Amino acid sequence: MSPSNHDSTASFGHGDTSVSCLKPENGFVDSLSLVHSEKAVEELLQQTPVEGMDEHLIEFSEALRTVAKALRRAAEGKASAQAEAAEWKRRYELEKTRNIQMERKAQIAEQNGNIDCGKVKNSDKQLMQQNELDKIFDECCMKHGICSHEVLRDRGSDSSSNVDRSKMMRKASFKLSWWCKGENGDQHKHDIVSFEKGNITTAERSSKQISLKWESDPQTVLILTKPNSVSVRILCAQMVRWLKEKKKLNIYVEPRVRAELLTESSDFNYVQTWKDDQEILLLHTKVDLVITLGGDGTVLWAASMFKGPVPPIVPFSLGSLGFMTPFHSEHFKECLDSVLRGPVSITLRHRLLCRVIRDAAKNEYETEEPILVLNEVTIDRGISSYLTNLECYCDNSFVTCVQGDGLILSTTSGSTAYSLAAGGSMVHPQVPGILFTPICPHSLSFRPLILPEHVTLRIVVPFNSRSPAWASFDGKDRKQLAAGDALLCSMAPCPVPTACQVDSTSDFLSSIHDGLHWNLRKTQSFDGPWELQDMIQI
Ligand SMILES: NC(=O)c1ccc[n+]([C@@H]2O[C@H](COP(=O)([O-])OP(=O)(O)OC[C@H]3O[C@@H](n4cnc5c(N)ncnc54)[C@H](O)[C@@H]3O)[C@@H](O)[C@H]2O)c1
Ligand SMILES: Nc1ncnc2c1ncn2[C@@H]1O[C@H](COP(=O)(O)OP(=O)(O)OP(=O)(O)O)[C@@H](O)[C@H]1O
Repeated sequence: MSPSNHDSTASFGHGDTSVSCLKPENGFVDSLSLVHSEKAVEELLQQTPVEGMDEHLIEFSEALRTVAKALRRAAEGKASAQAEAAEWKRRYELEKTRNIQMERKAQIAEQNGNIDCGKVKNSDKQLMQQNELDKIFDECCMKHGICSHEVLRDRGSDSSSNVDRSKMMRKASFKLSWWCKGENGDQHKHDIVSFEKGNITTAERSSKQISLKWESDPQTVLILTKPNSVSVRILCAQMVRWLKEKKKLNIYVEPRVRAELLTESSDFNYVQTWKDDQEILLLHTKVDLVITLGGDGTVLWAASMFKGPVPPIVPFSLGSLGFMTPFHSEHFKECLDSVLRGPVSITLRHRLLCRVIRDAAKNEYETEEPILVLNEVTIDRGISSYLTNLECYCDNSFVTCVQGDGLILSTTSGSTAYSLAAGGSMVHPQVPGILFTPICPHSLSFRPLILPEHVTLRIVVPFNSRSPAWASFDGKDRKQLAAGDALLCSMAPCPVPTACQVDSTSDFLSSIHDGLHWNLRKTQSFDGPWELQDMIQI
């Protein structure tokens, strides 16, 4: 997204593009009643015999159509400007945080000289002032580029917990490094193209294997489990006991799971949980590692709990397919031992940020909460038997009009899910891109697309659509999209790090071989017909 692009679209935000300002008493109507009037006029036109048709009526109908088109363009412009504004706000916040960190770095250098991360480990943390610790960890982040440091006070108020409340809990820090063919790189290189002396060459491979190395020991794990499964329940109890007794970790589970564990034994009262959604929003600041026990759906569930940064997830397979669940539950102790020790290979799974923009919204503040998806957002015809009619734009360029059962906008992680069933390609999850896959298009030439990660897609239900469309997010939360409504979709800033059994590529290939039996065919036998020249050589 270039600044010039921003300038041009942001101007929509200053101009009053609101549909609702056009009042009926001023000779205008709002967009919805306008569509209705247009439909009414069309119906009237169809009912009226051609010879008796009033020319004024036709002119009036044409005028209405023109106004409807203009209104739609204005609504689309508004949606696009809102998306741009959100993106610039995000950048501004990032910049602000960076500046604050720089200031703190300067202050600490002045006050304490050069403090190293190692000193934090060895110092007496209880004596250290909290703000001083904050500064040191910020300093550490600045030094190492990509690492996760957060100093926490345990603000939990769960009276049933045995954890010493006065003890300060510190989120474990880790460092990510990129390596390719055994070669280690400390920083993620953003420049993938070099144009030295006028020659364009690829300087860095963009998709390298990512390795996570703990800089301090993980202290807190969150275990998320598939509901209503006896085997999952038994495994969860075993795992909780082992993590507490052998690894001395703090353990969080969902309220449902805590109740289940306590029914089994009151010994489990050290297990912590949360009371409301507000506490869920703070989980990422407390949890070092997330463990999922279930299938791919449980990984989707885990990702959906984190609206911002996501701690590394270790997914254990207790489902039927398991594309994103490479760890086997029988060996959970060895697996967790190795992950807690590190280093561990990571797949950074991209998510899509989806925003529904209602045509009926009276102003730009009236937007709905954005939704993050790890697999895909689907826009389909719901229970309607009519074709969906969806106008699709990519960064303001018209892409196409989907006429069929619907459209899937998928991440590369989701490429092996619904998108695959709709004819989309399978894509390595580390490839940054957005899959654009139609569902049962009523056109022979409509092939799926893969678009680059930096684009913003806008899917609009046009005013002439015969029925509303329905959006669903990772197969959940269905939302109706009425005529004039739009769905904006772009790559989200916070990816989902999942631990690998071997590495990103081996795990992906294993999952398509074992899960889908991809290209499984009996090998042709040696005996049988031969090419003539081969026969002569023999
Ligand atoms: N026709 C279809 O293939 C179809 C239809 C609806 C939903 N889905 C998928 O189901 C997902 C929701 O999963 P759920 O477990 O909550 O619902 P679910 O219980 O209905 O399971 C759907 C199936 O999709 C598999 N799956 C999920 N994510 C996957 C991925 N990234 N790669 C390969 N397979 C994957 C699951 O393992 C499961 O077998 C949606 O995001 C969508 O991708 C697929
Ligand atoms: N902790 C949870 N709380 C509520 N719902 C959950 C939770 N974990 C998983 N689910 C939901 O339960 C459903 C089934 O989960 P999951 O896909 O993990 O199991 P599965 O269907 O047995 O696995 P598979 O699809 O591989 O056969 C999914 O729709 C998922 O969203």
